[in-house]
Amino acid sequence: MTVLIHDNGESTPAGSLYLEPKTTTSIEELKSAVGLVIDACHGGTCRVFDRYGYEIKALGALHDEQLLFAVPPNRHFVWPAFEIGHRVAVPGVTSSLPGHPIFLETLSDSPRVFLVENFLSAEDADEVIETTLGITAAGFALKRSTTGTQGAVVSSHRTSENAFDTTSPVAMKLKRRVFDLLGMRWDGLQVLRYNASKAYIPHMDYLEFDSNADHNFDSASPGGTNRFATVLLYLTDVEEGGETVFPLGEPLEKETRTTQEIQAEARARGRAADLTPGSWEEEMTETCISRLAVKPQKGRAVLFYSQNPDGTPDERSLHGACPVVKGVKWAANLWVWNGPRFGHSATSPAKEAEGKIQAVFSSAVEGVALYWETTRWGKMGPGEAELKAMTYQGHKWNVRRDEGEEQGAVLASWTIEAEKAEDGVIQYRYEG
Ligand SMILES: O=C(O)CCC(=O)C(=O)O
Ligand SMILES: [Fe+2]
Repeated sequence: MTVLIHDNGESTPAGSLYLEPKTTTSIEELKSAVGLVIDACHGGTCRVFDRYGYEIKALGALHDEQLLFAVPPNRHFVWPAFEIGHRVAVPGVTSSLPGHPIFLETLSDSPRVFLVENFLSAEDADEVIETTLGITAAGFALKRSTTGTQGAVVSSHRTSENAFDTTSPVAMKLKRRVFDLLGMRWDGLQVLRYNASKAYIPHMDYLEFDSNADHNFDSASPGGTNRFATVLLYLTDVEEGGETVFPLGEPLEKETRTTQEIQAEARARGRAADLTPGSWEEEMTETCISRLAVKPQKGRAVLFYSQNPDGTPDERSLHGACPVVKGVKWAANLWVWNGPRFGHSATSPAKEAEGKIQAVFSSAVEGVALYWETTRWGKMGPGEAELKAMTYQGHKWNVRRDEGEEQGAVLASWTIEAEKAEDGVIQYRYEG
């Protein structure tokens, strides 16, 4: 039997494996074999998923020509885009309409954007709005939206209102469903209202690395977490405007109009009528009708990723909310993180921040690799670039043999000691 091995989130295989039923007898052997195809899975460290996001737990479930997706340790399964218009019924996630599955339809592969159909029923959408209007607690009730991580800042670049629904049964149900769709953790359900002309300037949901000293937002580093994906639920239809726009995404129908034609169409549709001339909202209207834009439709959702599968920020995930022209737009945001928002393992964020250190690793010896605990970090040797990582007091890094019979054997271990850092940087060199 032959299986095709894909890197996490990739639409084309990195290689294939022939599995001999007699010799490949355990999942561990499958994982080791995957490690031969995918560098980041060296030594069998990756989990293996099918194309629907289910982890392969038994070899009996495999079939010939099956696509397998290798997910490195500390990373999450990312839906592959395949091609624009590709539709997949998501198994195992409850939809709003019994008998009608949730469909993911690929809108763009970079940025990685999917339309989610049948995500919530009209009743669910109405209930979220009703519940939101009834929230009175300070800090949760509907009020002008803010931006930033260092305390809330009212910004002229985000003119909607929002509320947080952290407790209602319908919010819990929808959060669980998003969790099922992605298999991860979430922020609260942020409910948004955009009245006429209200909008949100194009931005990234990913938070800046240095936006808050108490948290490691570098999601590609050990223990670092940040917003990973966003599922935006549309709670109402909007007559005109209010699209979620991805300025770096290709529109589904290739744009052939000239700038003048686009501007004329914007005027004809009343797009900029209520907007201040020269404002960012007015400037945005052109992007809204010429780039990848998802029209709000009650019961639908849009899923997009803010991180690449390796945890680095995807700068192409830039998006915004187009000014509402006619009607009121209600939507709800779920920001999903790649790991806990507040702290991780047993240590508090404040404690973590104290020991936050940049480490630089190198080796005078060939044929070795650096590991964080059991996570492969990269190859080291005289001909290789230094490896850098944001790490913390007490983290353990290992040098392992990377070839030959003793592959995987630990040759040296370093435990990060904050007092050895100079200006926040520690150098480690393996001399053999
Ligand atoms: O309302 C929208 O379409 C987008 C909202 C958004 O990007 C956000 O709240 O982060
Ligand atoms: Fe956003």
